[in-house]
Amino acid sequence: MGRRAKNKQGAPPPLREDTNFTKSAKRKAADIDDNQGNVKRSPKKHKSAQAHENGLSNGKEKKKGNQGKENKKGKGKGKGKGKVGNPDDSDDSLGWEDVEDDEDLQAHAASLFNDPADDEDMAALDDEFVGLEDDFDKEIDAPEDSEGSGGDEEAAVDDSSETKTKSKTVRLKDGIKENSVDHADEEGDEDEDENRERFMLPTSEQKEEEKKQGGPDIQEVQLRMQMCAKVLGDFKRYGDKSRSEYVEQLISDIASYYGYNEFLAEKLFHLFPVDEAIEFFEANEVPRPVTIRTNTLRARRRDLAQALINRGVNLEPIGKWTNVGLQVFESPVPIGATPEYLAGHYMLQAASSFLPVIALSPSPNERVLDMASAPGGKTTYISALMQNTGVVFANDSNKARVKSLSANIHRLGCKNVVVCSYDGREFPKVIGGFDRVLLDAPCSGTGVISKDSSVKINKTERDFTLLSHLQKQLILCAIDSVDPSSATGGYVVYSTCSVTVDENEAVVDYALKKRPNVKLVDTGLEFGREGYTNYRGKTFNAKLNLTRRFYPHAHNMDGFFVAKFKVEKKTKQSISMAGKDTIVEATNEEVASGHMNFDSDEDKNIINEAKRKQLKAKGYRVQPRQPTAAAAAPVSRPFHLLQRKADKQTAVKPHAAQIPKVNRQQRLPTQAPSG
Ligand SMILES: C[S@@+](CC[C@H](N)C(=O)[O-])C[C@H]1O[C@@H](n2cnc3c(N)ncnc32)[C@H](O)[C@@H]1O
Repeated sequence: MGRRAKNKQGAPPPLREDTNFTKSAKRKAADIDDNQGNVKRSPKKHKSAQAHENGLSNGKEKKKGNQGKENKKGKGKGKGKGKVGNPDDSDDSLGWEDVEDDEDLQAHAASLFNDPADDEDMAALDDEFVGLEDDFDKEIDAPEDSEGSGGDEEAAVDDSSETKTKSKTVRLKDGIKENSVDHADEEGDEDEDENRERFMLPTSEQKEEEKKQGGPDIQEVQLRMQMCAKVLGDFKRYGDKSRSEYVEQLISDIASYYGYNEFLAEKLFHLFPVDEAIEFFEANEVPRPVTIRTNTLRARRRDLAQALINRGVNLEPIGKWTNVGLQVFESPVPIGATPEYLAGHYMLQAASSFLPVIALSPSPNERVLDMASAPGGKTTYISALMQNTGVVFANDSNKARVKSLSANIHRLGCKNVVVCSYDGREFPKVIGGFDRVLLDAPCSGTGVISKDSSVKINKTERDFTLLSHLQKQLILCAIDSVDPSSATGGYVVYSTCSVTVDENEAVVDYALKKRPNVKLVDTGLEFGREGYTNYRGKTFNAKLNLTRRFYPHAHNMDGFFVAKFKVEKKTKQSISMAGKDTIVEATNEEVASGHMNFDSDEDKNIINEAKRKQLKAKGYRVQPRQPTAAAAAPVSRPFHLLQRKADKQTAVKPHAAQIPKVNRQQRLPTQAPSG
């Protein structure tokens, strides 16, 4: 094997569209309470305890793959010690561990797929692979290895054996014949039919039994998932129960297999067609490529690449869509502590995190607001694109995170940045009139599960309600902070590292409704999928197709969403459609309880009220308020306050035609009658 290939870490798939992750036979376990009283399995425990339970050795577990077949051609990188740290971007830092030593790297490299360009090496690797495959077979019934389960190296080997896992046979239970799981498609229809005929959804008694035994057998679950997916893929032909029963079973199995709570598994499952959903869940088990962004304030990409190559770093440009990104395959030195890093020549930054800034496209000498900016991956990129001119207000409400933001700004030599720490909802009161605003909103992180797997079990429905509400408030403030008369800009970019519709399309759609003076424009991003215009019975603004979605399984980058708005001057029409004071602010109690209403009836009243106020302010005569259901409802307010409110409401410019004629005798006495 050539030296380069030997030292080269399994290259992650190139950052291009439509990278196919095929389903792998990965097993998960470890008991985790999913907050709903159910016990789920997580990958860690599975690798030790579950393997033991099933009489499988760690060796076998180690060799289980979790990436697509493509990885054999030099793709894929395990969560191994040969990973590079990301001290810059704590959001993006999880899973970016430092390379510890050469030995680890070599062990790691030996276990991974090597340079596809080198045929000789590939052939040698294939041989090695066959050997591993034999070992795998032997280890199936071997006793559990006492060490090393769940370690980083284990994960590294994980990836290397992907192709092997793909071709493994899985022993099906209860006398069903051995079936090559991943080659099922290649076998004749007859075989498939035979298996499908025998596939039965578990009865409720069987499910009860499974629960009693601490969850279903993992191979059973795996098989069931495949079968459910196939039945759902051609339901007319294979379905013999209702579609929803198969869907329900599949979601439940996905949740236990990949270690999600059922609520989140279902939420994510519905984003995709069945087969693709499984690819998505599978891709969340695989770390994304390690990428860095050249800080053009301090270095040129070519010089930086050369300097790092001289240190033994194996890297390549990410792709044509970025001229500052580099993908790091392997590094003998911690990539977060090289002299170049310390001198601010680059930022460790996930590729997806470049996208909102590319969409924002700031120009020199502009005024830009980065509303939720810590730890500064995007701020420092904005600053660099502005060539240290103009001004970037880098805001974040979290004071602790502002420290790392400041540190990054200093290290990268950004001199045009003002750091501040306000709740984003205080803008534009704090300061407004920006040429561009980036709102990289706080979100659930469902796009970065491969970095933070805690998301799998710690997100509940209430979290999504609260987040979506906060995002809606922030986006209106972001829009209102833009100067619509900006000569060079007038744009807002909204992004999240989440893939849920509540946090993306629903937020953008809300902003379009509330601010008729903004419209969606092309993000300028060369790839990514169109945002939803319809989703599960909800219809969004047709222009939502201009927004972009990015997925781990499709683009080999973190799940991300990007929308770009152009803010235009308010016209009379837009003012009358929605006044500035139509922001629906949740009370603290509402936020705390999670019961916030964004129902359109309520919004309609607020909009009507705003219209009235605006017309009145312009001296127009306005019709008296129509009593609404809300107004008619009893209010538990002290009488004197009600009185005052009523006074206020009727304190309009008197106009003869509006003042009802009141018979003096009908008026209540203001003083007790004397005598
Ligand atoms: C997705 S992270 C931002 C990452 C950052 N843009 C970057 O590229 O490094 C979201 C940030 O929003 C901040 N945040 C949460 N609520 C906020 C609020 N109400 N106002 C401003 N910032 C907020 C969090 O502290 C967090 O740093």
